[in-house]
Amino acid sequence: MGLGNAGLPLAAVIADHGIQVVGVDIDRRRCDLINSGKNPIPQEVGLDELISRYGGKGLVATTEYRDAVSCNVFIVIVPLFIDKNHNPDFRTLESAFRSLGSVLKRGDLVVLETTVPPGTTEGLALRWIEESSELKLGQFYLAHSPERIMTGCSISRLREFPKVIGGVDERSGIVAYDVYRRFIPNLRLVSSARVAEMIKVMEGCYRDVNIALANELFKISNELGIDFHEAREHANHEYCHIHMPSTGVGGHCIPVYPWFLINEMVRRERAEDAVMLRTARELNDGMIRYWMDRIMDGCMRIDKPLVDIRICIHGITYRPGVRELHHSRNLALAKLLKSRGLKVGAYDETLSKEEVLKTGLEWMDPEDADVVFNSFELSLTIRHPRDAPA
Ligand SMILES: NC(=O)c1ccc[n+]([C@@H]2O[C@H](COP(=O)([O-])OP(=O)(O)OC[C@H]3O[C@@H](n4cnc5c(N)ncnc54)[C@H](O)[C@@H]3O)[C@@H](O)[C@H]2O)c1
Ligand SMILES: CC(=O)N[C@@H]1[C@@H](OP(=O)(O)OP(=O)(O)OC[C@H]2O[C@@H](n3ccc(=O)[nH]c3=O)[C@H](O)[C@@H]2O)O[C@H](CO)[C@@H](O)[C@@H]1O
Repeated sequence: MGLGNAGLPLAAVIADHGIQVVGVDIDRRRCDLINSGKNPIPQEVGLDELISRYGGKGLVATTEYRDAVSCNVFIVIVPLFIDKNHNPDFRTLESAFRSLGSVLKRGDLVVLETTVPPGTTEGLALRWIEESSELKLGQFYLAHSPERIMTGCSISRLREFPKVIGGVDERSGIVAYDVYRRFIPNLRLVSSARVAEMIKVMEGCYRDVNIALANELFKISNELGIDFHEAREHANHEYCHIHMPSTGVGGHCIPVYPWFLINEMVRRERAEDAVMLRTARELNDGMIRYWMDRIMDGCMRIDKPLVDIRICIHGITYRPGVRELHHSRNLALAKLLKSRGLKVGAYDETLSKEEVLKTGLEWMDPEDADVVFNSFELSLTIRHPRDAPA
């Protein structure tokens, strides 16, 4: 259920293990493409080959849940959106679970792969299935196995990276483990669905907090006149891994997952027990103000009125090489500068001029700019500064 960036590679890998797959997705165009052997995610290495081999054959895509009625295993990987207060909007998940409940039979297994707040599978998912299927847990099995892919290398991740699975009860865990073992080579059974959910959320929190630490150490190093990268290189060893500084943390995943825990602790009136997670979130999101100040400092070195200086943000996707703008802090930085009345444009190797214009920013060739901020290298180029040596 869900043939998106995460669901389609998984479906293709399962088909590649000789298992017949029915993929349900509400997007008819996507289903048609897949059934004609065309890969809707060409940037996913190795997927072209699998879709051309199995699309419409070992992997049949459909918009109708009833076409999956003969299946015994149902894997749900539809998105979980977050509202402006960082609370999950469960409507898509609920709709998918209620639809699959209507085709579920005794003995079937359901596995949720979407990253969710710990407790969701045994709570909401179980309730939605029981209400829509009229079956009770025990007559079907339910587990959680978080998707741990990384856009661009999902196929190799599914084949190599450790994957975890946990049931809402012991039997569900064992049944799910036995099924997943057939197509996931590096699989570990954990004690519950709740633990499996926490593993994925924890991973996101770890990265967010560590990136915040790197960002803070970077700012302090700059203030002290120390080369951060040289210090980092020698600080890192088996027990120390300082991450890379940035304009902040973007994408669908890492900026979202800490909020699952922060908000839960607020609900429990224990906000003080999630203070590091909140600080990391705020620090990372606040990095665009730090970079705005650095860019403004650069502008001050040019002999032109501030409003006439052409500033180019080189790299606006959320991470290098990925054509995705979701929660991109690089894009947010460009928009922040623009909101201050500055002449800001953007350039990105992975985006066409039209795609840049769609973001609401001017397209600007870095060669035509007075100030270029490379947001992936964190380098600032100032053309013709007044303090340049003659
Ligand atoms: N993409 C990643 O890198 C990644 C990595 C790890 C985890 N995940 C998890 O996977 C989830 C899904 O992410 P994605 O990147 O695949 O999203 P996506 O937007 O690429 O794809 C979601 C798909 O679900 C379909 N869909 C929506 N509602 C549906 C319904 N009721 N029934 C059937 N299909 C439906 C959409 O049409 C779409 O094709 C995320 O919320 C996240 O928890 C994603
Ligand atoms: C490494 C990995 O397996 N990650 C995955 C991640 O994928 P992702 O696409 O979100 O990419 P990341 O590389 O994690 O980057 C996120 C943001 O952090 C910035 N960043 C990164 C490293 C650093 O040292 N300093 C930084 O500042 C970077 O620029 C970008 O904006 O989420 C998926 C969904 O859950 C997971 O499968 C999985 O954890």
